[in-house]
Amino acid sequence: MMTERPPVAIIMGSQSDWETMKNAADTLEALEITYDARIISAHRTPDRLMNFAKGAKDEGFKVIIAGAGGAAHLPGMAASMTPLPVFGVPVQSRALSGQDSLLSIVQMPAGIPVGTLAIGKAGAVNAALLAAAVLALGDEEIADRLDEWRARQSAAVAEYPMDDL
Ligand SMILES: Nc1c(C(=O)O)ncn1[C@@H]1O[C@H](COP(=O)(O)O)[C@@H](O)[C@H]1O
Repeated sequence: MMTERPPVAIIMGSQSDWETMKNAADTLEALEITYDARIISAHRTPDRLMNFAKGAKDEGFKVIIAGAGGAAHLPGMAASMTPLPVFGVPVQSRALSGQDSLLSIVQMPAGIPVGTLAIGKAGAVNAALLAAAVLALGDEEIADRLDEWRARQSAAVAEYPMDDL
């Protein structure tokens, strides 16, 4: 029996990014969307990046989520070598609180887009939700699960504030 390839690749520049990027993984799991998570660095493992990005579409991936911190070249370099949509997550850096990560991911030259999310956990969660939204265009089951996820989120928000929690 052929097992289906995961549609989402989560790539990150370093093991140290996993704490942030795990939030994307957890969100995909909540939506029953499979993924592959890999450490790939444009700086430290350029050959690994080239092999991955050039082969990602043929491997069966549909969307790439790329997280990196500091001089975050990974999302843009990945996007330059694949036609797949790439969502970039700026990981919070120690020296500059992720401002460096954000600016180096968001300011792509016209022609090679990276959909850039917020710094840190919120960005990782939202990258997964955006990936799900892309997949949902061609998959009604994912679309239904995404609707349910949002309905659960709305239901979990109390309408009135409480004094003591
Ligand atoms: N920005 C990049 C890239 C890249 O863009 O290819 N490769 C590693 N890094 C980043 O360096 C930071 C520090 O990495 P270490 O914790 O390994 O020193 C990480 O946030 C990683 O994403």
